[in-house]
Amino acid sequence: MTKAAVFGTGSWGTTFAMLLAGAGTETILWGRRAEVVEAIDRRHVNPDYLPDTVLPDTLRATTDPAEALDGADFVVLAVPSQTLRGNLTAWKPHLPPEAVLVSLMKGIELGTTKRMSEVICEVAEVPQERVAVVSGPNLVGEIVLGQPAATVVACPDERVAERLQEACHLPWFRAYTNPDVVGVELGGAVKNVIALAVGVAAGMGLGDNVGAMLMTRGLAEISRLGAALGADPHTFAGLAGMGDLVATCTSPLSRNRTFGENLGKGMTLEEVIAATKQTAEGVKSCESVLELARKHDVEMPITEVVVAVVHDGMPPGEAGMLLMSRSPKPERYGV
Ligand SMILES: NC(=O)C1=CN([C@@H]2O[C@H](COP(=O)(O)OP(=O)(O)OC[C@H]3O[C@@H](n4cnc5c(N)ncnc54)[C@H](O)[C@@H]3O)[C@@H](O)[C@H]2O)C=CC1
Ligand SMILES: O=C(CO)COP(=O)(O)O
Repeated sequence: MTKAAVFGTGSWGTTFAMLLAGAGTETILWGRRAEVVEAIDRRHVNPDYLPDTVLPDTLRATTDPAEALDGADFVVLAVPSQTLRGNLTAWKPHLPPEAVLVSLMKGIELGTTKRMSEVICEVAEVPQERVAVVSGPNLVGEIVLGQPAATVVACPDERVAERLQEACHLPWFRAYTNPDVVGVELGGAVKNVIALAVGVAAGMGLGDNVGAMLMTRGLAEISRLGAALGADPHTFAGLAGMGDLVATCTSPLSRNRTFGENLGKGMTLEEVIAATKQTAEGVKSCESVLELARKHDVEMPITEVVVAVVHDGMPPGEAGMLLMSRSPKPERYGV
């Protein structure tokens, strides 16, 4: 029987573990906090993140990384992106030599501008063929209700992608494979930044034309960065590109959109951070995405104003003026 160890008992780690267990994969969760782990293991509930969801009886949990990793075929990583390097360094001595490492994370590392799969390869010292990425329009609040959804499993080794696809595929959760890890990861990380922008606009009371403009021009930014980094342009028209962009930018369930909306309504950054209980990856990753874009000489004007609003205190109205007063261009400028 295929065995998976899922690291991170937050909303997506717990939900993806449920999907794996539901698909017949023997699954164990690792968490930091004993009380959460105990509640999952004994009472089949995650009181902090999914209090209304009954978890499968077969889903186990532990605080011991060695126990979680013992015999694991898949090691699924679902901690906040900026904590991955430190955590994985600690877990590395226990990693089974043949295990496939799977990233569920949608961020870019601050300081290094590395994608999560790059951090995994570097820290765990494994080749790209042993690292997979799962990304798509996968809002947890809908998946835990059993509503239909689809995702993308990306890995350069097609057989590894197919094994992981099989390990999480359910009648109501479709997993598609794609060899383009770069595109799938960029789609997931940058859509969070665009969702912050769409949220700010919504919070300011602006309408659907503005939302559509930001999403579409945001997709142009993602595609330009992807082209510079060697991604397959088709990926951005798929679930991990446009699909996740639309879901995150339009859903009230999105933490990134909600974060932006609160800023747009006039809350201070400190107030918004205090009101945000879960990980909104775009808040930190907007800076690393912008740095990555600058390294590759890619223009990302929406990302620039998101960084200015979220980190440098630029008023949202001024950010909007800056975007609207850019010089007129052909639509496919810079692509
Ligand atoms: N929630 C969602 O709808 C989806 C989330 N994702 C991505 O999955 C990743 C994880 O997000 P969520 O589970 O939603 O976040 P979350 O905020 O719900 O949970 C984060 C988990 O990480 C733990 N954690 C926090 N700091 C830590 C540290 N320093 N070391 C170890 N563990 C730590 C928390 O205790 C919690 O268990 C993110 O990159 C997110 O973008 C992807 C798809 C869907
Ligand atoms: O990635 C997600 C949906 O696919 C979740 O988005 P948020 O992190 O903004 O909630």
